[in-house]
Amino acid sequence: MPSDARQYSGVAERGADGRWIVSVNRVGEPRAGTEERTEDMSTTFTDGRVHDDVMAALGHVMDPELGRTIVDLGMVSGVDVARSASAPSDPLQASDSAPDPAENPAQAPDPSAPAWDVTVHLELTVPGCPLSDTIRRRITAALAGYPGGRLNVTIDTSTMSQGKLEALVARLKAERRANPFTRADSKTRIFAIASGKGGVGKSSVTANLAATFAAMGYDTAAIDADIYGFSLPRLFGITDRPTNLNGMLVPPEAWGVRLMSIGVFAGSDRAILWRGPRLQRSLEQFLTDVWWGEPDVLLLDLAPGTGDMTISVAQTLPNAELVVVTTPQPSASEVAVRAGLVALQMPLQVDGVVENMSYFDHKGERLRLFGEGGGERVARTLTDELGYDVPLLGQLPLVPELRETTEGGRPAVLDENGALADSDVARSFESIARALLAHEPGRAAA
Ligand SMILES: Nc1ncnc2c1ncn2[C@@H]1O[C@H](COP(=O)(O)OP(=O)(O)OP(=O)(O)O)[C@@H](O)[C@H]1O
Repeated sequence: MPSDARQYSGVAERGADGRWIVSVNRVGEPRAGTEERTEDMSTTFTDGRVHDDVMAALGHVMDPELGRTIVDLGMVSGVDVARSASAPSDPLQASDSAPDPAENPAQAPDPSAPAWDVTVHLELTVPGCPLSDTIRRRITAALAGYPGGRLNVTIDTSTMSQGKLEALVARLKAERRANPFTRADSKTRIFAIASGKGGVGKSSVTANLAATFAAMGYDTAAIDADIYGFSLPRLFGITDRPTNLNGMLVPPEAWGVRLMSIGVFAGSDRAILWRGPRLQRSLEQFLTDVWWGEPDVLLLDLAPGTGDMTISVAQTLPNAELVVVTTPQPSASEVAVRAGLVALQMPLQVDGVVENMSYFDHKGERLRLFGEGGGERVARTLTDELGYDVPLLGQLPLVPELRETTEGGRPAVLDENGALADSDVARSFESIARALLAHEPGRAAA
């Protein structure tokens, strides 16, 4: 191996997304447009600098439940850094089969680079936190590829003291104020999924649409506002209860969607006979007693019809946008129009109509088992009555897999890895999701 093969100079900076940006030049062969630096990295990276770099990297590690960084939440109580006694500084350890650093500088093992023993003192908010493995993995990933040398990372895990936890929850509650979604600066798009009657697939559409947004990379939350006929926990395969952080509930998450439903509480199988103010209070509690962070998208699965819950939503979340689900036959589309017309009395905008079970694909032939035209009819009537364009956003096929997979705890639009499946139904949902995001909110009020 040529003796100069591993003489590189480098500049390492933390990018805005938390990843390392490393510019490396081979000494004596500067590339056009890059500055040649010959400093010895082992002296540039001191204990203090490594400590600061590690803290900066941890400042990008998100707590999976609270959606804040672990540094911001006070979960990193300290970082110890020391030169490792076992630093592999012998260049002879390098072999010819080692990757060429010039080809991939960020992953280049530099045998002359020092190693550092780094201990991250991590304090979990609750003992035995089920997500501690995820946090540990995120920490390890954030510290991988450090340009100043090899980091031997140990994560020392303990639980936050009661006093510190109380102070944290008090801080989060104060920040969250009453209803985080009505703040003028809220970036969350709220889509309330409505239908005129039961059984048209409103909950299936909500679950699959939420999973689609999450798979597209949007921070997604969902509320089962169908208090009497909740079904989202089953459709997401959620059996976990919310985490109770000193009276603040952290919703369980599945398939990238944070979900709140009466169904995630014990004793939820008992009949609920709430009406009026009590019902509205339940929605308010879902919004104010739950830590949602700041999702990009919040979906609400409304009860069928034009009942109390729709009124509650309109009062509690005046910036919600309505999506009406119908099937093609007149018996469904007529009542679906009524569900959309609540927007005449409430400050709700109707974004569009989704027609479900539109056709069954039989060997390439589209069989219209439930007739046709329902979605178009609802969209046209709502456009006429509301005085603004209410488009037909999509027509979804009748697919047995949608029932089987979704009822089995995985939204049918996802493959086993949680990515969008390569299927017509997934593509239809993606197109509906894109159309909703492209739709400008606030038009109804104009
Ligand atoms: N496109 C579809 N293809 C096949 N099955 C579907 C489709 N959409 C919904 N289903 C099935 O139809 C049934 C009713 O769907 P879902 O529960 O989503 O309707 P809903 O309108 O929310 O009803 P409710 O308000 O009464 O809960 C479920 O078994 C569901 O799996």
